[in-house]
Amino acid sequence: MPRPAGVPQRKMTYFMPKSDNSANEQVRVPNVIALVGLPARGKTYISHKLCRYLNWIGIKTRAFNVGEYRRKACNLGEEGEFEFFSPNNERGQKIRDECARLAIEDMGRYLDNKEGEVAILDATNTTRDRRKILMEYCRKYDASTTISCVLCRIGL
Ligand SMILES: Nc1ncnc2c1ncn2[C@@H]1O[C@H](COP(=O)(O)OP(=O)(O)O)[C@@H](O)[C@H]1O
Ligand SMILES: O=P(O)(O)OC[C@H]1O[C@@](CO)(OP(=O)(O)O)[C@@H](O)[C@@H]1O
Repeated sequence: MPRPAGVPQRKMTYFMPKSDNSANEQVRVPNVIALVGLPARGKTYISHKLCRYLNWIGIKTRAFNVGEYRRKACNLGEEGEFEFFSPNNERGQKIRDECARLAIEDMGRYLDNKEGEVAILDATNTTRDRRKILMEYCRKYDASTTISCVLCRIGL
């Protein structure tokens, strides 16, 4: 189907480690973009914008918001918002890690099944441990997966 005028063309290549024409590639797929930032810094806002833009130029993209998994798993009204997010709260930490694991696994399946080309992981991802787990998962899914971390601004 012809593209509407003004829609940028893209050249996309499934990443091959020995490829020597990578200079022409716009996007290497599968590709994971992990957002990093404290709550309310605009991660979800950026992930929606990015998702919409990438889909518009023809790159199948989906955002995976860990907060959505967390909202299904527990009620902050009952847990207590401050207490839940305290790094000293073992139960809260366990639920958050489990939600992140579920989101990362869904993301991996989405890329593995070639449902999409780019996945955006929208979570705080503020700890080194979390980012290490994410990197390990990405390597497991496909060694060519790349991670781009966006540091969100401290003040809006
Ligand atoms: N660039 C921006 N300009 C104006 N408002 C913004 C911008 N980025 C985020 N916001 C607003 O700030 C609030 C928090 O953003 P959100 O994306 O939900 O943060 P996070 O995902 O980091 O928790 C939302 O109400 C959102 O609409
Ligand atoms: O587990 P981490 O990485 O902290 O990220 C998930 C958390 O981020 C939050 C807050 O930023 O997501 P959301 O913005 O979608 O509400 C929490 O709701 C959610 O539990």
